[in-house]
Amino acid sequence: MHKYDIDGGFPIRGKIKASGNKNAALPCIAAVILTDEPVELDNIPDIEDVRVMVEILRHLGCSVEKTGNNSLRFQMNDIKNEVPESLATVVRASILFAGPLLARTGKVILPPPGGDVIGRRRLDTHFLALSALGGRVEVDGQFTITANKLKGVDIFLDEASVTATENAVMAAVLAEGKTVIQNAASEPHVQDLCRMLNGMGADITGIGSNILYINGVKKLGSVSYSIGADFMEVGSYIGLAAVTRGELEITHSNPENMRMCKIAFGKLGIHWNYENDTIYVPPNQTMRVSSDMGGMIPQIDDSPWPGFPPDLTSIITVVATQVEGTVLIHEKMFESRMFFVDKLISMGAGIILCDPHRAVVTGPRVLSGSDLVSPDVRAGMAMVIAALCAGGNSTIHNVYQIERGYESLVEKLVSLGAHIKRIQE
Ligand SMILES: CC(=O)N[C@H]1[C@@H](OP(=O)(O)OP(=O)(O)OC[C@H]2O[C@@H](n3ccc(=O)[nH]c3=O)[C@H](O)[C@@H]2O)O[C@H](CO)[C@@H](O)[C@@H]1O
Ligand SMILES: C=C(OP(=O)(O)O)C(=O)O
Repeated sequence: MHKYDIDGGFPIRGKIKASGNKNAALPCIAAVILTDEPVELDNIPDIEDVRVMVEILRHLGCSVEKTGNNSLRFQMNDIKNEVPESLATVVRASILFAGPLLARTGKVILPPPGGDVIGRRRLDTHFLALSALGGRVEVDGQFTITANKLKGVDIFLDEASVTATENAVMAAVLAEGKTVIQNAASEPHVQDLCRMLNGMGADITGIGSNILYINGVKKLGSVSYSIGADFMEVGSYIGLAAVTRGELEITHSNPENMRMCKIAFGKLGIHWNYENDTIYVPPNQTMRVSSDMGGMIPQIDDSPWPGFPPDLTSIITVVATQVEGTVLIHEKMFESRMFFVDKLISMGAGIILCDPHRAVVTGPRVLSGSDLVSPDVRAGMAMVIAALCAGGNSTIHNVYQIERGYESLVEKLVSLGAHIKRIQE
């Protein structure tokens, strides 16, 4: 176990490269199951969740070779269909082995997944989709899903679930006939998965929209695919630069995925420019809330893509504590993500948690260093941001629940002038 020791109050300055998107790497790793030919994935972040998913793949009969810092080469051999509980329960993404294993072997035995404890994390939509394609789901502490043959069908998801869409796509690409997935999620990571699968010979259209059309094929082949930037990481560093009054360049950042973030951060007076794949965050921004028409208090609320990403809600909440004015932060998608704000309040933040979903934030408030424990990936990163803009010293424990989702976090922060050390607990 490690902790961070942080001295706040220093502006971050410099240039970093955005890492590959955690939530694209995870489904793309699961998709390796769908072929017995070699697969190469590039721009894969070296984070704990990726390591766990690779370990599960190895248990399922895949040889995995590290061909570069962020490149992996996969070769499925004698496929197995039972996911080890010790690994499955560590990551949310273990659920993503359901679709591909069902498609390849007709059976999958899968313990319940882990992941951030930010709400119930329902799985009903996954089973709605896999049942529609011909799967039979038995739940007895673990999930046993079987199918004689998967057949294409018109599926209407009860919610635009990211991983349920990904499972449905991975099952449908080898199903017999045509599948239509309506009310599909369309996040950049869903798009990355679909493009990787098409590179393997799948036939998916409607990518980036909420209706996916899939013509099943008999077999998928090899592919070499590079995933996009992690827009959660990019948004986190933009927020950090703003609240420390620093300036930042982020290369390989896929700025086109930041359009709703630009609107949301813009409501707080935080702006950036970009040229090609590099984002430039200027220093000393006048961070002031832009009222809605008539001087009304604005809100920043998350929703399925292309809405504001829920994984940046914790980040923009801590950023709002440093902005002049009042804003409502509305976390519509998760039941218990927002409870971490009590830690920010203890540091001096001007926040009222109205209910589990809504926090009114007024600023700017000077934060004081504190002793903190990271409850989940994004709240943990929000605590890092709070500590780096606070006066004095802070300690953050349980940093595993940050490094799950942020590659080389301490190295990147130190390179930007942050005073942070990673210490054995
Ligand atoms: C490994 C991975 O990829 N994890 C991501 C994935 O989790 P995951 O796929 O588990 O999240 P889902 O998209 O299924 O749902 C997220 C939450 O939003 C709710 N919901 C979802 C869709 C909708 O139309 N209405 C609605 O209320 C769900 O009930 C749930 O509470 O997507 C989430 C939402 O982007 C992200 O926070 C997670 O980081
Ligand atoms: C919620 C997240 O991850 P997971 O779904 O893997 O728990 C996240 O990346 O913010």
